[in-house]
Amino acid sequence: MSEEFFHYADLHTSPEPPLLARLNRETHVQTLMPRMLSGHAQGRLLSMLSHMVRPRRVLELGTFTGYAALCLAEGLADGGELHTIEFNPELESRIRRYVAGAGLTGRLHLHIGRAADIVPTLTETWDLVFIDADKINNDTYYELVLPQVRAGGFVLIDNVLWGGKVVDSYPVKPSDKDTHAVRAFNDKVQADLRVENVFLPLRDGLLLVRKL
Ligand SMILES: C[S@@+](CC[C@H](N)C(=O)[O-])C[C@H]1O[C@@H](n2cnc3c(N)ncnc32)[C@H](O)[C@@H]1O
Repeated sequence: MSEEFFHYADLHTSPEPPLLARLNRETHVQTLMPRMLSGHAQGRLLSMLSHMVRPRRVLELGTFTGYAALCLAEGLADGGELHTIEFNPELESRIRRYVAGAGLTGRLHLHIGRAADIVPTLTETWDLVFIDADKINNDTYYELVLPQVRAGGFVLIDNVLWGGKVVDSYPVKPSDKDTHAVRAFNDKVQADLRVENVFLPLRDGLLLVRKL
């Protein structure tokens, strides 16, 4: 799809709340890889999905500056809580500042460390999980979280298009481990009888999975 179509989609998607617009701008000005942030249209989709599910417990792997966490928190049920895990400690103070700005301190729990170490320490049953950390480990995270997701709960996986490198016509090099991992993971979910899945070619691709 052309950039023009994406722009049109943004123009016909509800605007970002002011706090998120500020975080989006700050992320672009002050971080090295601002493209990692979910952004306007995907952020509104995450918020919309969260409002549909009304989750009591949400888990995010890969917080970055906290943009998607704040979007997902918008649909939390009364008494609902969100846990998010980020590996890079340099991001912590900004995340906490925006969580406080959103009035979510106490309901949005930030864990600094490796997702594979922290997920097993969380003894919640998840209604909604967003996997958006190091893509080479998508399958590890999926297998870690799926037993903790309630039947009928959801797992969302970001960047499943991987810049378009997942399609057969792309000449992927044997050394490109990330692309091989994303391809293998997408194929695995497609064959996974434990779930239903929908592949949305939005932005860099978002895979929606429902545990049966
Ligand atoms: C794509 S960004 C997340 C974007 C964020 N979810 C959003 O939509 O705004 C990926 C983040 O995962 C973090 N990350 C990478 N490896 C990780 C790991 N093993 N455990 C936890 N976080 C990790 C990176 O530091 C980075 O901030």
